[in-house]
Amino acid sequence: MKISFIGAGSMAEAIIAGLIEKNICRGQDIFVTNREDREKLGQLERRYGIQSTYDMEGLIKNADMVIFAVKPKDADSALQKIQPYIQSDTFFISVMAGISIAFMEEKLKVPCAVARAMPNTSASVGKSATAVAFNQYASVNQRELAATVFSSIGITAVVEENKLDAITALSGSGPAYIYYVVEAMEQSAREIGLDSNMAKQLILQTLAGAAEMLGTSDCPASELRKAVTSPGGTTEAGIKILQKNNVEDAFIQCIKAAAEQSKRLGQIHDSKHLV
Ligand SMILES: NC(=O)C1=CN([C@@H]2O[C@H](COP(=O)(O)OP(=O)(O)OC[C@H]3O[C@@H](n4cnc5c(N)ncnc54)[C@H](O)[C@@H]3O)[C@@H](O)[C@H]2O)C=CC1
Ligand SMILES: O=C(O)[C@@H]1CCC=N1
Repeated sequence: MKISFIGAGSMAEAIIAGLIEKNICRGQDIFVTNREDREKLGQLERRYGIQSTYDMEGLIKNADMVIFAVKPKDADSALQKIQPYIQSDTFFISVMAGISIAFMEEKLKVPCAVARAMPNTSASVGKSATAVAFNQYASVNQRELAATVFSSIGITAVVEENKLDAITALSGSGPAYIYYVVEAMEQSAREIGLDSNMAKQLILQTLAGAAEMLGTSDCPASELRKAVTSPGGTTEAGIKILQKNNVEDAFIQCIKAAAEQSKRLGQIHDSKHLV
């Protein structure tokens, strides 16, 4: 299977790393391009044994799947650049936040299989949570190909496109929320006099253990939390501060704001293409 990446940033690299790690593709069958950063392409070639090129025609025409991973603001110009090489058998998968399948179909002009996917950067360690929606031209084989690729870098769900703004907010952006909590835990560890390296190990194991408990226990998160929280104990003292500071509400607002932003990114592009 040959896979081409348009865009060579954080998300493209995370998927490439996962594909190579899981032996889904040989390095020689992965092609990547970016706007103009040759040094970055050289780094990716050395790191993963993949190929880089600025030959858009070869990149599109020789690929079983084209993964489009540029920022939403660059969608228009990058789509224009590749449009002349799109054929009816092209399989185009966007990982862009917010940008609708209808917008991409309009810009690609040629009726072809289009998917809108939302992975996350944990793809680089085979732990992405990916959701994907397909247009009407995606064949059974192409759907299976996408499932193979995304399942190799984590778990995959096929969804209706109208769920993708919410999923982008929840699991696309999700790793950043967890890193934010870890940053706060690391800072507090320093302030209460713990060695940074040791604190990092303790935090990591605590996260991994809690994730495994959530995945294997029959109890909901609220029950698992209760089991940690002894009346009059340390956890209760800590959680009281989170409650006083409305942290739960802040997280809910955070995810709602991210979902709104995903919608907004789509609307900006949709309104441009209606003009
Ligand atoms: N970073 C993340 O955690 C996630 C990002 N995404 C989506 O992935 C996409 C890429 O995000 P990142 O990798 O974080 O961005 P990034 O800024 O790290 O990478 C963007 C890449 O696109 C390239 N590019 C821009 N214009 C181009 C053009 N005209 N032709 C060819 N290449 C062009 C840039 O050179 C760069 O290599 C975004 O649309 C984002 O919404 C989706 C899920 C998670
Ligand atoms: O922040 C963003 O817009 C992208 C989409 C999901 C994660 N990162």
